[in-house]
Amino acid sequence: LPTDSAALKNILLKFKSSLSNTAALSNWDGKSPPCNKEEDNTTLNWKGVFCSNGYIRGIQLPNMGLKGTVDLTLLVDLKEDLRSLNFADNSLQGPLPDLNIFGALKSAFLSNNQFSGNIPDDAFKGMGSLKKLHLANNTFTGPIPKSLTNLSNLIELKLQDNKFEGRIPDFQNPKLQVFNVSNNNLVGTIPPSLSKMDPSFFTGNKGLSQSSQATPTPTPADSGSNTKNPESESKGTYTLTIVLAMVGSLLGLAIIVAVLFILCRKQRRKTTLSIETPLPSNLQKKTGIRETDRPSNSSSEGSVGAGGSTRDKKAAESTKLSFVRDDREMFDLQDLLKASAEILGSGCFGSSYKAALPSGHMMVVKRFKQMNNVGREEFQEHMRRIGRLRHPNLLPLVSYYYRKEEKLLISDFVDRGSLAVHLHGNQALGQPNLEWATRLKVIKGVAKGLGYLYKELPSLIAPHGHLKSSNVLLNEAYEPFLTDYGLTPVINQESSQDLMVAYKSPEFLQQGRITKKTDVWGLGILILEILTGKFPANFLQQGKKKTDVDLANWVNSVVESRDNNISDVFDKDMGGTNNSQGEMMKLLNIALACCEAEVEKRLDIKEAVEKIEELKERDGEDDFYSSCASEADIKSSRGKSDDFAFT
Ligand SMILES: Nc1ncnc2c1ncn2[C@@H]1O[C@H](COP(=O)(O)OP(=O)(O)OP(=O)(O)O)[C@@H](O)[C@H]1O
Repeated sequence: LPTDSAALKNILLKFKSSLSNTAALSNWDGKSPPCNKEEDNTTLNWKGVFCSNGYIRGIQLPNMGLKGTVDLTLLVDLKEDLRSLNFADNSLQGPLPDLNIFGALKSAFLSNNQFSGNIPDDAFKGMGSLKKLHLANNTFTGPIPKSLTNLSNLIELKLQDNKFEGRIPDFQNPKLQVFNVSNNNLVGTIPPSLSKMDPSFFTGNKGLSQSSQATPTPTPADSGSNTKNPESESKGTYTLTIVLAMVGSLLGLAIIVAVLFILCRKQRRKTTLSIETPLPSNLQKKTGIRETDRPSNSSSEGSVGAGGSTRDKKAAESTKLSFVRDDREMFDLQDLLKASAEILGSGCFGSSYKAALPSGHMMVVKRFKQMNNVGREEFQEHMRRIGRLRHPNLLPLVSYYYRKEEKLLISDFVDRGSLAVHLHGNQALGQPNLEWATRLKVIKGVAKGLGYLYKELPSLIAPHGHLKSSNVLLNEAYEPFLTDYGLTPVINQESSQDLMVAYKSPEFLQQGRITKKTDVWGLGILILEILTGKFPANFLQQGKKKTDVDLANWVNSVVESRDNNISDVFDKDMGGTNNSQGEMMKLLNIALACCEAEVEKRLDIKEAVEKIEELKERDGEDDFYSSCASEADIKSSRGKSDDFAFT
């Protein structure tokens, strides 16, 4: 039980060196102690290492690009201390690490990696404290280990998107609420003990069928018909008396239960009404979204494994939200529909609503109208892919709702709303304008988020596809979050060409092409919008109409004209000192290089991001005219993406 910081350091450094691609753990360098000794509060000296009172309680390394195998035996000395392990969203390989070394572990998150192989039946033996186990989206094979079935504290078990085979063992865990084994190779029937689980937890297992009903309790009528054997007949009168007595008691009990049930429902309706009355505008009323199709409507889709008639099952499934993240508060569609809601705005694809969950957390529900480009399976797969993305400048997708005729994407509400409102609406509202430093911070965040999308979604030609100022949201600290990204594969083709920003790029308008540099063009336009404070008018136009009043054209015309002063293009409201004007000019130059109409001459994403990252956030000592280019420089450098006047 090492509270000695030298020992802790050694343990962690050994563990780090057993992994590969550990750039994210650069502050695990042994310079500072991993835990502050005898500190009351949780400390986080080393990235992802959570300490309490000098003991390591959690190692949480999600989405850190880690590779290699995980040798938990190197952490054996922490076996009594560790309460949580999180290695989710990395590229870790090999068999399931030896989790059962840590008897006091409460949560283990290993989803979204490349762990593989069979898991021994006793892999979770002795882990009575375990509450949450997430192994989703790996390539585990073989049977579901039996040692999971008697973990009395287990609440969440996520094994979906693996290759588990065989039958589902009988889970008797009293606290189990989430048991997701969808998309595996399981066979047989769903054990009765799990038949109350959300049916979507079992989908995608070809050989799995609905729960075999528990052996039905014999009814009095059954008992009567069974009394045909001679032995029973001899006891006939006695049995009949007992049966009648039982029927009597059961009837009595049933009447009491029915009365209680009716009373309870009345009470609940009263409470619900009294809560809802002051909030007449709930999401359902605002949108008319229905929880499910009525049985007469046969258009709900999909099949599920458990309980009830096929129609019931389909209806049940169509009321479910699908969560793409493990780390979020779960809620139902019903919670959202009942929530008081306000419309945030309507865009090309539908409207967005802000809705308050019962917990008070604000969510945004975006209702998409043109999202039928792919079928259910492909849609779900794509949403899962988007759900795996993790970046400080991406607004995470939390969950989605899929029905053939209704698609909702649900994410967090971001406090300060969209960049578009701050650039174009604040003046009208009498609010202060965004100053230069904030604008630069926003651009840097957007560029980083976009760079990440290119890395993580290489199969998409336009990984964002809809980059514009209303799809950049700002939090309290004006940190930007990209939203509506990665949707090109699921948006109907005709609509995307009409409505999405990517399809308004010069290469699409002129040659009907989308290229890997299309999002770069979107970034360039966004930067010009931020620098000039002018709205790019062509986004509003539908279809392939070519417009000359394009923002890039206007900036170009100012830059190229001898009669104009370049500084006229900048939004006067963003302020900034002479020193910052140097960075503004550099940024203008970068934006114009991103807006090259000729794709070949345009910057690629890597170059664009690198150049943006080099910009100085604080005013340096540089003087605008001494260290930065003159207007003549910027004019002469136009069109040469690799020739930067200021870099
Ligand atoms: N999560 C969110 N938090 C805060 N505001 C949001 C959120 N999502 C969207 N908004 C804002 O709600 C408004 C409507 O957004 P919506 O996405 O429906 O349309 P849009 O972005 O204007 O157009 P499009 O449909 O083409 O994306 C916009 O001002 C948008 O910035």
